[in-house]
Amino acid sequence: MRIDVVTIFPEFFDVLDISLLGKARQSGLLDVSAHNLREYTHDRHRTVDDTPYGGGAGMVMKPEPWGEAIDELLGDATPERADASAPLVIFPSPAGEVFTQKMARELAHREHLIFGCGRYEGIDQRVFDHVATRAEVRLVSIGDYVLNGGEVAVMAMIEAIGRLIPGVVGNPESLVEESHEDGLLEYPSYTKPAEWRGLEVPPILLSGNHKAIDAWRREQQLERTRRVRPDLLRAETPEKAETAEA
Ligand SMILES: Nc1cc(-c2ccc3ccn(Cc4ccc(CN5CCCC5)cc4)c3c2)n[nH]1
Repeated sequence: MRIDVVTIFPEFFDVLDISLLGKARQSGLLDVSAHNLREYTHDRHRTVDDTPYGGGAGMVMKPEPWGEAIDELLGDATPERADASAPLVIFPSPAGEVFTQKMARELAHREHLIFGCGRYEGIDQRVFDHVATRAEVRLVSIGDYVLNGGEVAVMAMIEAIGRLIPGVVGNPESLVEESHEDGLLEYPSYTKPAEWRGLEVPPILLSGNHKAIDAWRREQQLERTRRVRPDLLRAETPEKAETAEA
């Protein structure tokens, strides 16, 4: 998968050279490049923002630099050739659809993602409207709180998507049994020692009875999800809610 990120803080993404994603990049599974939006300005001050039409606090990002940056990254992509290799352009936004594990799984199959990191009070709307005539565009929120820009959101999405790409995470098994993979929260985990500061590991986990252990873990997931995230049980698959009520 190729990932391009447009930002006024390209050095922000240097951290991707370390950790899990660092290895994936070396192995060629994941190719992440950060591009400085200011490289697409032509004035002496490399201006990327200006005051908002209609007034209001703060500054808005100018459309021209964004247009040139995304033109370069889209190359000759056109909607007519929309297939798995077609680039998807994602702009983090507080007004976007919420990023979920389901979306991460879907995006892990795409061949080319382009992320546009806004700053200030956001990007001129015409950028989204124009790019949408050339490629699929999505505004995506990582949660109901306001960040100072898109970079942290893009970092979170790259990690959530990147770890789902086959070969990136050492033990693919670990991707199946994690929170939100089955729409429920994860069960509690334990490791040695069997007793720590007077706290014991649930005996079932030491029993070796894997059928009983799986049942116990499923019940723990349902109980934790009912308690912490009842909204997940009202989600799309009725059978989940059914087992939750059982
Ligand atoms: N999940 C999530 C994503 C983000 C996010 C993503 C991109 C940008 C780019 C700039 N900002 C800061 C920022 C500050 C103020 C407003 C609200 N203003 C009110 C009137 C016009 C706008 C919006 C945006 C971002 C924030 N935050 N949270």
